[in-house]
Parts: sequence; structure tokens; C-alpha cells
Amino acid sequence: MLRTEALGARTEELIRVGRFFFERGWVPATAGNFSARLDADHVVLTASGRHKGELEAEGFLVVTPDGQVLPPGGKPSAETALHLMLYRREPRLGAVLHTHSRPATLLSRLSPRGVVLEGYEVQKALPGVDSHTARVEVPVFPNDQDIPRLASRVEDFLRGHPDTSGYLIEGHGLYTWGRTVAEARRHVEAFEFLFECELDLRRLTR
Ligand SMILES: CSCCC(=O)C(=O)COP(=O)(O)O
Ligand SMILES: [Zn+2]
Repeated sequence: MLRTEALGARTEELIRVGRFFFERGWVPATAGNFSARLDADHVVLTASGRHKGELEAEGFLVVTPDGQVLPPGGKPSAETALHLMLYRREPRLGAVLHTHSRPATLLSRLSPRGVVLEGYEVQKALPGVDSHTARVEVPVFPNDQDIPRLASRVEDFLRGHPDTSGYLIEGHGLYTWGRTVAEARRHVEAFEFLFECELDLRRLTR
């Protein structure tokens, strides 16, 4: 049974995330999508094509982890399969956030075989990273309009690299997650800061 208080609370958090990300230029032109787990059987997710800086409660849908829309009829994010794959594989996962910033888009094109972050204090905001000397490898997957196929590629990778806390899609953007919306948002902020630093460093030292 779906708890409406949980739906309201998570939806409000995601609306605030959308405004925050849009103000920073991380979700331009309806790009990006957000979701949060409500309970074992329900996930709230942005509807497709909504402006993420102007979300309202009616811009969200409830889906089951296997992709059923409740009640049937709405159009969930075109990238729903990328969210649901993550919830199915990790029961403690509480939120998934996807952004399309310029640094993420450009870095993923400059380094299509993966971005390595090393030497930055802020990398300690990422799970399992306790030093600026750690080597954080961010995988980059080729973009694909076949989202279930892309989801299955990412899932295969995560099976062999379970400590991954985010990935890039080439020329597209960042996916990251957390146990709560607040934690997932912190991971977006950390990755976006690090991508910006890395891009500037490459420009300045070329
Ligand atoms: C205008 S961005 C193209 C689609 C996309 O990559 C995205 O993140 C938004 O798609 P959605 O269906 O979730 O609105
Ligand atoms: Zn996208």
C-alpha cells in the first residue's frame, strides 16, 4: 500500500532539487530526470519532457521497480529503465539523479574511455573515498537511444564494479545515486564540482 505522506515528501524534495540544479545550469531545456524510492514496491519519478526547474507535483509519476506505471496512463521519463535497474540491484538505494551539465557533457566526450579524478579534496564527498590521493574512476558509456540496452550495459559493469557511485554517458550527462535524496544531491554537487575543476585544469595546462 502506497503511503501518500512519503509520496508528498519525496516529491517536494525532488522539486527543490530541480530548482537548485536548473539555477546552476545542470538541467537545461527539460534535460535530466529524478527519482526517489517510496517503499519496496514504489518509486516516484519525473514525467518525460518536464522542465526540471519548474516541476510541480503533477510532473511526477509512481512506477513499480519492474516499470509498471501506477495508475496506468502517464508517460514516465524516457530514461526510466536506467533508474529502475539501480533500484532493483540495491535495496538500500533511495534516490537517483541525472544531470546534463556542460562539464559532464564535454568531459565525457574528451575521455570516452573513462574520467579519472585524483588530487581533489572534494572527492571525499563521494562514498568510500577518504583521501585526495584516491583514484576515482568514473566510467563513460557510449550514448544509446535504446535505453534498456544501455541499462543492461551499465548493469553488467556495476556487477564487476559494485563500488561505483556514478557514471557518465558520452555527450549526454551524469547518473549518480544515494540512500536519500539529500545524499544523491550531494553526489551530484561533488561530481559537478570535480568535472568543472578537471575541465579547467585540462584547459589551463594544455
Ligand atoms: C532534452 S534532453 C533529452 C532527453 C534526456 O536526455 C533527458 O534526460 C530528459 O528526458 P526525460 O524523458 O526524462 O524528460
Ligand atoms: Zn538524459
